[in-house]
Amino acid sequence: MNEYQDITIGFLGYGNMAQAIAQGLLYKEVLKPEQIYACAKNWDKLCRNTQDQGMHACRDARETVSRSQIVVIAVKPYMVKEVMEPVRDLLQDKIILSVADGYPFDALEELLPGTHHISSIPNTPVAVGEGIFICEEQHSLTEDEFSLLTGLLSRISLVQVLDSAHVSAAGTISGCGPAFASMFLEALGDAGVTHGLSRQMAYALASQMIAGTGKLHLMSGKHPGAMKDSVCSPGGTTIVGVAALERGGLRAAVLDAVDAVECKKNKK
Ligand SMILES: NC(=O)C1=CN([C@@H]2O[C@H](COP(=O)(O)OP(=O)(O)OC[C@H]3O[C@@H](n4cnc5c(N)ncnc54)[C@H](O)[C@@H]3O)[C@@H](O)[C@H]2O)C=CC1
Ligand SMILES: O=C(O)[C@@H]1CCC=N1
Repeated sequence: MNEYQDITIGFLGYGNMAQAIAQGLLYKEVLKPEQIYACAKNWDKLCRNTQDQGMHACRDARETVSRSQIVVIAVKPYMVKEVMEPVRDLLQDKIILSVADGYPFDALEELLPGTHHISSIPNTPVAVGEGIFICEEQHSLTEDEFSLLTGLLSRISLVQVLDSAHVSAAGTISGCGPAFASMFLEALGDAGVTHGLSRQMAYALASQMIAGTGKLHLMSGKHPGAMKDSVCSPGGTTIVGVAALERGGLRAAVLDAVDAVECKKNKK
């Protein structure tokens, strides 16, 4: 028996992040399409993104909330207030999961006092069951609601519960990280093409390399520096590339990227 067979989940906003979560839940066979509801701004696009796969398109947020036990706030942060205020009276028995970056417990509590909510930052690899959900430790779910929700999310992601002070930085590394990693992937693709590989082949090799390197670290616990060293033979070829990346400022660029994101978040 599937422990989630009676659950319904509703997405308020059905863009990149909501679709990634829904895709992951379907791909991992955690939910069936008919357990998933969504609303969005563009009706035709919403229908294409939901109904073709058997999910339910809802006309508005009120319909979505009414039909769902778990309500996912998946609009842009500046839209959260506008979307949530009209459904406040429907939220009493719901499990509310916010994925809006920069909408921590305190902000949501002010907007939806007395409701059962938790703030999180997911990332797009949830679509293939390899994501991360950074969840804020401070929440207002009951113990049972928390364990139901985190159990569900853990089927498509690593669920990392963190104190409020560390959610932002963790969310930047895991939530923004796929954009940064994709740039590295794209650059390796360009490099492969420069040297005569087909783009498809270069991307396939680079992707598997990135996934495998991540897994190697996760499984061995080896220091990244030691992992790098184990590829660089003295007087060999890799070290020449490593030196070029150092001259190009790769590490400084990564540090600056995370600083830039955190700086922008703190200005809000
Ligand atoms: N894309 C990502 O990798 C991540 C996104 N997030 C968060 O997820 C949230 C959504 O981001 P994305 O999916 O990337 O944005 P998106 O722009 O792809 O999707 C936003 C969705 O909101 C809908 N929407 C706009 N106004 C609406 C309204 N009045 N009622 C109902 N739906 C409405 C749009 O139609 C669209 O489906 C944001 O708060 C973001 O901070 C968090 C972590 C990662
Ligand atoms: O760029 C954004 O606003 C969202 C938040 C985390 C990842 N993407």
